Amino acid sequence: MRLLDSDLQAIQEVRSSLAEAKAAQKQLEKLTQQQVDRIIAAMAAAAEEHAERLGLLAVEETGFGKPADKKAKNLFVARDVYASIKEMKTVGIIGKDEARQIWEVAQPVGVVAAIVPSTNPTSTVLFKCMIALKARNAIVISPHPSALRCSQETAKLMRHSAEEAGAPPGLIHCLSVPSIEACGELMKHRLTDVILATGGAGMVKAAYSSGKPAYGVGPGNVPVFVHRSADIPRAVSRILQSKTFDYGTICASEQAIVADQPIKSRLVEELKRQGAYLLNEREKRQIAELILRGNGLNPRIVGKSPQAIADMAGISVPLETSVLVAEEKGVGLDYPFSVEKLSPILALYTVNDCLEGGRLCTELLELGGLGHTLGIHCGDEAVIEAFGLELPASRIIVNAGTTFGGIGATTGILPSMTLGCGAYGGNITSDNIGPQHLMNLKRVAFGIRDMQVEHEAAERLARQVIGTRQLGISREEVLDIVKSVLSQMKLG
Ligand SMILES: CC(=O)SCCNC(=O)CCNC(=O)[C@H](O)C(C)(C)COP(=O)(O)OP(=O)(O)OC[C@H]1O[C@@H](n2cnc3c(N)ncnc32)[C@H](O)[C@@H]1OP(=O)(O)O
Ligand SMILES: NC(=O)C1=CN([C@@H]2O[C@H](COP(=O)(O)OP(=O)(O)OC[C@H]3O[C@@H](n4cnc5c(N)ncnc54)[C@H](O)[C@@H]3O)[C@@H](O)[C@H]2O)C=CC1
Repeated sequence: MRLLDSDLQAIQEVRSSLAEAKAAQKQLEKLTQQQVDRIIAAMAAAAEEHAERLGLLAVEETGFGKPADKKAKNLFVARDVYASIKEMKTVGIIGKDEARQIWEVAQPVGVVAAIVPSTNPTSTVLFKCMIALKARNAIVISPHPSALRCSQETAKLMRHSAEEAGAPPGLIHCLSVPSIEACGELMKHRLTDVILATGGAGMVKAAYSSGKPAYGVGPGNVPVFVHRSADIPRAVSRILQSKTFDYGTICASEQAIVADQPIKSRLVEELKRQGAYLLNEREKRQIAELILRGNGLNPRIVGKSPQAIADMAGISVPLETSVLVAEEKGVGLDYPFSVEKLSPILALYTVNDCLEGGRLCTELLELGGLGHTLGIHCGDEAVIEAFGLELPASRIIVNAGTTFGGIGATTGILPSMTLGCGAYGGNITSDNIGPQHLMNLKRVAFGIRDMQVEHEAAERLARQVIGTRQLGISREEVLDIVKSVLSQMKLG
């Protein structure tokens, strides 16, 4: 394979960024907790101040989503993520377990290689910079080519605010020439210590194949089961609010409603009443043709309004339409509504009971979101428990929108823009990622008990007894007697 000049230039940039980042990280490592916390506070404040501007840039450049919601995602990082990591100890001895006599010492991993999705190109950069530096790491970001400028601008803001607050220069880099080769070089280079990769399945595979420790977190295809015991108006309002947020670009947003038969017609009425548009068979076919491009998702519909998508398909929908809904029966690439759509389009399935519901949700997760997120609207705790125990999702969000629930904005889950899919999804963790994943814990462990070497002690005693030659019994019998005496002494 021959590389173009621009590729060589990109690879050179990766190497120089990593070298600078490595040197700066060595300096950062020497700062106190107070100094690190001051830097993170400054980064959060800058993120808050520029949330709107960066959100707008992201929409202008990628054409995905809504400015107000991109701003909200940036604010979520600046406020919620910041609040959750603010008090976290990440320097020196961060815990002393008196009972077990263990001290835990925080050790940064070094340089983080961060891969960022095109769907959250500013919020994920803010997020990864903050959690990397909080754990005293440097970071080199590989942006998506369609979000190059806004990701770069965000990284620049993070770098300036960190440096102004006392961070060593050169801790944060964002590549200016995105190329698959450069991204590969970044992931494999000896100066990279850990990969933090957020995106689709292909990229996650590339991250895990690099030979470096990697947190690769993959795509979602979130089903939401609405049980007969659910509060229907409330469930519908939560689902629609969640699904319309940023025109459906969050990986945890609902992709399919799985309705329990007895409440199906009430659910449909409520969906219509609250602004969803139910596609007829002809309209459904027209939209279906738009969803896939080859075997992948068509970027033209990603993060677009329902009206724009309807326009593309040559149909017209009311101005107030918030989501396009199509009744679907099958699951797989032959049924385009069943895939992750990253847009305000929902599939609607009907099942006879929760057993069938659980099976269908599993099929949908298996199609493209294994281990990611599942929603359930239900008033029956036994059903919730069964879904929690049996379904292959790392986050089971109950009576809340999955977009906000999954990222930890409306649930008690750790606020994060990077959601692990566990072994189900081929990921190393099912956690929401935070600074704790970007540091190693060293353990200083004191001796607290003597090793019991009963067998050896018994052998020794038995040998002594046999040595006196005054007993008419075998060596084995003597050994048993000694062992039993020793164990009784221990019990006493
Ligand atoms: C079938 C299903 O289940 S689909 C549901 C699962 N969902 C997914 O997997 C979503 C994954 N992501 C995507 O499909 C897409 O990124 C979308 C639809 C969100 C956006 O699509 P696009 O804007 O066209 O971006 P995409 O990532 O496909 O890349 C566009 C081009 O940039 C290239 N590119 C991607 N990353 C880089 C990079 N770091 N450096 C250089 N080039 C890159 C791609 O190779 C592609 O080139 P090509 O057009 O020559 O093939
Ligand atoms: N689990 C999670 O926390 C999240 C998952 N996602 C998922 O991400 C997807 C949307 O994001 P996209 O930008 O479309 O994903 P994508 O996988 O196309 O791109 C993600 C990043 O990887 C890079 N990349 C792509 N292919 C690569 C390869 N072969 N080698 C090296 N780098 C490569 C891209 O340039 C980009 O920076 C959705 O499927 C969504 O569910 C998005 C956000 C959060």
